[in-house]
Amino acid sequence: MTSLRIALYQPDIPGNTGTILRLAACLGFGVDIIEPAGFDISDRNLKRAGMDYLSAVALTRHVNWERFEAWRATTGRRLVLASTKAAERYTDFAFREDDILLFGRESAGVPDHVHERADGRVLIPMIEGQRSINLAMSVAMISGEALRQTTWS
Ligand SMILES: C[S@@+](CC[C@H](N)C(=O)[O-])C[C@H]1O[C@@H](n2cnc3c(N)ncnc32)[C@H](O)[C@@H]1O
Repeated sequence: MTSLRIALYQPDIPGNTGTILRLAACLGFGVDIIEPAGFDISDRNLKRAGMDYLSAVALTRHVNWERFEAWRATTGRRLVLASTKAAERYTDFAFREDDILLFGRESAGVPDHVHERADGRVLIPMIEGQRSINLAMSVAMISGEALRQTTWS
């Protein structure tokens, strides 16, 4: 079990969120969804991707960014943003067991004010000219590294 959490900023695509929730159920992450999302939590594509794993996820929905930040302040947890604009490779970053790993929306990432609030910003290096990695894939890569460093080591 881990205390790491995955936070999704206003996700757009229900199948991605369902896939991430299944990953969280299997690996033991708590999940924060920062709303508004581009779909309803009862969306059938989310359910198709998450299957019966959904009932096993410790999911917290926050009505907006401000409420998420107010909640986070009570926990003292760091926010680590995954971003194509970050400079530090995720494999070089020293994760902590209680970090919250934040991922941007599929269509637009996160706004500048959210980028600035992060305590750390990490990049999955890509081949020059490529734009971004699928949200669920980037969650798998970065959360896997954070687990390896903090929980599986
Ligand atoms: C499909 S991408 C968003 C693309 C968006 N147009 C942008 O420029 O941010 C969705 C999210 O996946 C994560 N992501 C995708 N590729 C990444 C990369 N190479 N490094 C770090 N995070 C990445 C980020 O959190 C991003 O906000």
